[in-house]
Formats: sequence, C-alpha cells, structure tokens
Amino acid sequence: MADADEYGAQVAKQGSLVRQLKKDGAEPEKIKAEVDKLKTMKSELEKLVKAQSASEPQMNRTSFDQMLVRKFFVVPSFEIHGGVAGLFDLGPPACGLKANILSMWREHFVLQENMLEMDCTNLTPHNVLKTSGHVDRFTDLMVKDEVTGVCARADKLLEDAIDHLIDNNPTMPQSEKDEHLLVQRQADAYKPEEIDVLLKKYEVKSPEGNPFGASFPFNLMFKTTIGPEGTSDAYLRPETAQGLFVNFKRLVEYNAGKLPFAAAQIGLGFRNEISPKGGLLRVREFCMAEIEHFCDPNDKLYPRFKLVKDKVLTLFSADNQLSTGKTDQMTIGDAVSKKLVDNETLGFFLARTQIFCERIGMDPARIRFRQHLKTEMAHYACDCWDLEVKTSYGWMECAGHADRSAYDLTVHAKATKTDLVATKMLSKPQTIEIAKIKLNRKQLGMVFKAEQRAVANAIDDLAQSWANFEPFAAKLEADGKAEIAGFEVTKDMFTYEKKSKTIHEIKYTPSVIEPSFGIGRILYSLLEHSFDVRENDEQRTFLKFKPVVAPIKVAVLALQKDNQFEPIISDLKASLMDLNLSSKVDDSTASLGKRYARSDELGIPFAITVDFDTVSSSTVTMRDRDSMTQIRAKINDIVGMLKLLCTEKMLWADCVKKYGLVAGADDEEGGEKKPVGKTFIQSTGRGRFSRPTVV
Ligand SMILES: Nc1ncnc2c1ncn2[C@@H]1O[C@H](COP(=O)(O)OP(=O)(O)OP(=O)(O)O)[C@@H](O)[C@H]1O
Repeated sequence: MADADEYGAQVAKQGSLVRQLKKDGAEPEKIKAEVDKLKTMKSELEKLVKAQSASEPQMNRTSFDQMLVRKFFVVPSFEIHGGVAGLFDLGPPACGLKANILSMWREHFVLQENMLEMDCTNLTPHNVLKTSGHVDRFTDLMVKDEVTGVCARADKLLEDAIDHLIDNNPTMPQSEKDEHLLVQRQADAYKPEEIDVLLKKYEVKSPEGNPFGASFPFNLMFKTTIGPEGTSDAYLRPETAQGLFVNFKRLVEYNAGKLPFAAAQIGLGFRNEISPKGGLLRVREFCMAEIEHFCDPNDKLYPRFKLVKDKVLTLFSADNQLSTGKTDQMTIGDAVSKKLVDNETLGFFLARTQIFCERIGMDPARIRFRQHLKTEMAHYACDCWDLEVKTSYGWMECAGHADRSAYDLTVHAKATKTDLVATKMLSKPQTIEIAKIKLNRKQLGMVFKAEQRAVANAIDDLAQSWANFEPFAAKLEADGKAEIAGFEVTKDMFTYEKKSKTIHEIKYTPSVIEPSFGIGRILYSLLEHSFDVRENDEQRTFLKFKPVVAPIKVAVLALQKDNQFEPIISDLKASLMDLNLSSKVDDSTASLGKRYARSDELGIPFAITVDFDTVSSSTVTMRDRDSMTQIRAKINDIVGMLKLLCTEKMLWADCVKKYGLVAGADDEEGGEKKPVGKTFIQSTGRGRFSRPTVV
C-alpha cells in the first residue's frame, strides 16, 4: 500500500498543476481532465488515510485509564478530598514498575558509563535559579478566559485548534495541511504578539465559547521561603540539573580532575503547569533522571561511540519539520558524520536512549527523535533532540537531549566568582600570545565602584588569548571605548602589551551535554505500549511487560483451596524471595482461567500452579503470559528458569528448549488440555503433559 504521506504529496502536486493551468488560461478540456484526475486522487487519498489509521495501533483510552485505576497503577492524589489537577499517586504495581525502570536506567547509564551520581535538595534558593535564568525565563505563554478567568496554555490551544481544523477537513489539500502543521510544530517558539495573531487567525475560544485575552508569560516555578523569617525566597526545583552544576568543582576534583565525565541525578522536579492533562504526561510534580556530561568544547568525540554507530534511529530533523514533515531512518553513525547530529557524544546518548527504551519494552515503531528548530533552542545551545514517544495523546516528548555548550557553568561561575573550569595538561609546553594588562585601578574604581573586580576579571580573562583580545583592543583604539561582559570600558582604564607566554596546561569551561528523562512520561508510555488484548476476545486485556521490568514476576496459584498446598506455596515464595523475584499469591476460589486473566492484567509474565501432582512429585506447571503455553517441571528447575527469564538473559522459548521441555497449552479451564500447534504433547496420565526431561 502506498504511504498516505507520499501520496498526499502527489495530490498536492496535482493541485498545483490544476491551479497553474487555470492561471495560464489553458484549454477547458485539458483543465477538466486534470481536475477529474485530482478528484480521483483525492478520494484515493482519503481511503489511504483511513486504511493507514486503521492499521495503526488503536486503543480505547477510557477503558485503559479505567484499568489503570482499577488495578491501582495510578490514582488521583488526595482522591477522597476531591483531588488536585496534575497530582497523582502511584499504586503498588506502578511503584514496582517505576523502581524497575529506574534500576535499569541506573544500570544502563550510571553504571555502564561510569557516571557520578548525586542526590541534591529540592528546595533551591532564589539566587541559584536567578543565575540559571529560570526566574526570568522559565515561563509558558498563558491566556485567560475573559469571562470565567480560567487560564490555558497558549501554545497547546494553538496545537489543538490546528488538530481540530485538520481532523474536520479530511479533503484539505496536502499543501494547505502542511502549512498548518508547520505553524503547529513551532507553537511553543512564538513570541506573545505572534501567538496572539495566530490564536485570532484560528479563532481559538475557550470551551465555553468565550474569548481569551492577550497572552503573557507565566513562570512555572513553585515559590516558597526558607526559614521562619520568611525573608529568604526559594523555589521547588523545576529540574535536577542545577544541583549538579553548582557542585561541578567538587565533582571534577572527585574525578581526579579528569574530563570528560558525566554526573547524574534521579529526583523530583516541580512545575506549576498551566493546564495539566494527559494523566502522568503533564503533571505538577514528577520524577526526572538527568545526566550532565561535561566535556572539552573542542573535543566531543566519544570513545564508546563505535559500539552504537550502527544503531538505526528514526530522526525528525529540523529541516524536514519545515519542509516534507517526514522522518528518516538512519544509523547514528551516518547522522553524526553528515553533521545532522552535531557530535559523537550527543549521538551516543541518542542511541543509548533508544536502546534503553527498547530494553524496557517500548515499541520501537512508536519512538522517534525530533530535532529542535532554531527558534525553539536557547541562543547558547548548539543542538537539541527530543525523544518523542507516540501515545494515544499523540507524540510526546519523554526525554530531551541538549548540547548546552558552556552556558550553565559560565553563569554560575560568574555569579559566584568560583572557577568552574577544567584543566587540560599539555603533552608538551606551548608558547602562546597573550595581552599583558596593567590596570588603572583608581579610574576603574571611580567608574565601576563595587563592580570594578568583575570588570577587571573580564579584562583579565580576555587577555589570556591575544587572538581574542585583539578585536576588543582594536575597537578601543578606534572608538576610545569598548564593551566587555556588559560593561563599557574606556582607554584610560588600563594599558596593554602583546607578550609571549609558555604554558603547560589549558583551563577551559566545559561544555555540557544533557540527556534529561521524565520518568513519569516513560512509565505512562510503557504502560500504553504494553497494553494488549487477546486475539478473538477483546474483553481480555493484558499488559505485556517484559519480565525484567514487570513489577511482579510470578503469580503463585493453587489449583484449588487445600491445606496440603500451603507449605508448598510458602516454600516456593521463600525460594523466589531468595532470588529477589517478586511474586503474588492468588488463593481465591476463582477458576484458574480467571486468575490467569487477573495476573495478565497486572502484567505478571509467569504463573506457577501448584496441584495434587506437586504433592507427590514436587513438580509444578509454569505458564507464560504472552504465548499462553505452559510447561511442567521440578520446582527447583522452575525457579532456576525464572532466574534466567527475569533478567533479560533468556526468552521463554529458548529457556524451555534449554531445559529440554516442551510447552503445551495452558490449563485455563481448570485442567482441560488444549493443543497449541505442534508444541502440545498428550498427557501421560500422571502430569498434565508428557513428563519433561529436565536437564
Ligand atoms: N509537566 C510535566 N509532567 C511530566 N513530565 C514532564 C513535565 N515537564 C517535563 N517533563 C519531563 O521532563 C523532561 C525534561 O524536561 P524539559 O524541560 O526538557 O521538558 P519541556 O521541554 O519543558 O517539556 P514540555 O515542552 O512537554 O513541557 C521532559 O522530556 C519530560 O519527559
């Protein structure tokens, strides 16, 4: 089947051809023929779009959300008091899932890349966040319903209005659709006056039909004070990163002065979101896992890049966002060598993120990396790519990857007059040209007073390289004054002369490459990607968590209520506990099939059933959730198999083979045997299946 996007482009071309013919005053028959062709193509396109959306994974969000609450994955916080928008509590299964995701994240990034992990405070004083720019710029544009006073985020209103427009006009020509989509992709990069014009153009109104007032920036940080006097302003941190930047001096010392290295932190971030929605996707308090990789700005190679260079990623470049609207499949090696991704270190993290998502069980077909448009990026950033994951809410950013250059360390160093630099020892001494400065302190003091030290430092810093100093000196000579670090200095404030200097080391402010994960968004996306229904039975939903992330690894069931089974079950639980394998006993009187279904809904990958044969032969059956097949073996062997199955070491089919077993259909109907393809072997009468040979 042709791709709807591609075919859409052909339809758009045909549309332009018709317009051109009309403009050129072509023969009416010729125009008619092309118009007819266009009509046929449009109806063909409609069919394609319909077919394509039918083949995409669909889910009923209401039943999914209900399942999450019913199974106690996620519930609104303070529910019995009426709840608070944007705040959620995780119940036991989601807590287990989150803990497993975080433990894999630690292992995948912190351990494997030798990162230095920190745990910094949530409460952050005003001056830290003023320095980082958050006090002045950590804002979203907000509009207020002029009648009810209810606030909404301007960019999200614009995005929704465009979705609505496109959805309600299925025959809209592709070229027109592209124009709207282009506006939509830039929604969070517009200035207030620009977005106001667009909100008017798309006739955006509140749900009650009321007009919105002009947009204005709203700071997302929660403000508080530290101490009983209430005089020391502070905020709940909006990200964990600042804690790592302000500890850079100690981190680099701890790392024996060596660069590159990365620091990492897992912790809470708080944002007073204007319109929290989408369950865990946009909340006001969320778990973040952030990495700050510090490196030489002139050397962003990554020695372990070769290990990931062949990993194929789906990349949505800034250029494509502004032109074709299409993604490209490309190895990260190619993307870096073509300079589409700025450098190896950034590329390495993109590939590692993709591998991480696959390891925890996300659907690779619903993962892409979107490059920030120039208008979206901060002026100091040189390249940024968001991991976007497709959910029933559309594509959602789940992790940012930003090359933030030296911005963060520079601003904190400047504000605190602390050297946040790294030192590179040279293999042999080098002679460099510098400017030797003699300050006129009296003059500097008179003009700059308390700030004279800052000015002197700025001049001194610039003077460390003649190449950097020369243009400044030339301006000073020509105009008698020049600007440095925001100060206007004049010729009479210092003298200089060009000198040579032998150096043995170079000091520099490191660049920072920052992968920043929102764990709640990852968790929610994983829940959606794991949600499935049994073939031929839409009522039977299950979560196909990979065993390694599944919060509960094993369901332990007794065939029926019987005292004989109790000691066996408690021994079995103890053996599982020894291996750190979480389990859940379901000893209710429901049928085995019902209990399997219940454990499937919790995403438990394996179920062990204790029956009367267990008493005499110490064998149990173990059922695999995904294939719904089962094997019978000695309890000890089953526990050994589980150890392999739950640690990414082996898949069910391989494990069954390794143990010389044959899997048969599960015994959902309480012991009835149903053949599954060729794998079923008739019962010998003793056990449920032919006696397996356990190796
Ligand atoms: N309100 C939120 N709720 C849940 N997770 C969030 C929220 N805001 C940010 N995140 C997560 O934190 C990560 C890093 O934060 P970052 O500042 O890059 O997000 P952002 O660009 O502000 O996100 P958005 O544009 O969606 O608000 C994001 O990739 C996302 O996974």
